Amino acid sequence: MAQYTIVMVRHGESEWNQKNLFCGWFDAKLSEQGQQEAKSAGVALKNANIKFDKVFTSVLLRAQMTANSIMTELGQKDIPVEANWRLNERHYGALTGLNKADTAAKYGNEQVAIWRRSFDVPPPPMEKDHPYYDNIVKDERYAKDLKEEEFPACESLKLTIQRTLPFWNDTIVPEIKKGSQILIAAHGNSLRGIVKHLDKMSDEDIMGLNLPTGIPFTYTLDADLNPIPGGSMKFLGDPETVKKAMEAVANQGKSK
Ligand SMILES: O=C(O)[C@H](O)COP(=O)(O)O
Repeated sequence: MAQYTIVMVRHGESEWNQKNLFCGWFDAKLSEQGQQEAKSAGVALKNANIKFDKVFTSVLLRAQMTANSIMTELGQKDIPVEANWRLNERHYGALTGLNKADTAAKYGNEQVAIWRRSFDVPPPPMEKDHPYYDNIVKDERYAKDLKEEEFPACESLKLTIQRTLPFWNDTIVPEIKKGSQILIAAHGNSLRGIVKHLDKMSDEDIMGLNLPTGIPFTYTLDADLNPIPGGSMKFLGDPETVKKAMEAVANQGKSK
């Protein structure tokens, strides 16, 4: 019975995570701490004797820098890396660039929790006059894949899953079934979408999942790519550290 173990990791802390700003498709770099987290992720994977045949990541620097740092630590800088917008963070629309705690103070913790973690309620859309509209839509890296009118203006998790899953099914799954050991270095919400799919989580249950930055986790899947018993979301990190990091992510969206 074929079994596949895949590794996923949310990028290390970004400069906008550090400032507690809604980031989405804005291309924030890793903070100093995020670079350290990415290096530590590589060390954890090396200590677990895990090597990769292929890396999948997003268009965004924070994910690519994380993948690069991990592969450097593993001495695997030369393996193929495939970057695709379908693994990007969810698009945070008009919230992009706003401070999460200030937004909660203005609209309430509950409203921000709905915008951040609900399944099918998107944030308000990013209009053409938004300070970051041109920065995102005119980014040459999307030119071959997205026309201006095809860019999301905002994304719920449901909308994020709708554009991530085709990439998972059409590109990542065949690689897994070939027997390739793969790493997916992506984002809190694109990974929540893949996790929801793999674990067949309910729309309610996924609300409670917050992924920490920079701590890899594994899924061990059967021949049908269903998690084997006990094979879901096993972090390569101290359980207490992981728990605290998840709580910290949840609390980013609360007013001070
Ligand atoms: O895009 C962002 O703001 C973060 O990377 C993810 O944000 P969230 O944890 O608020 O969804």
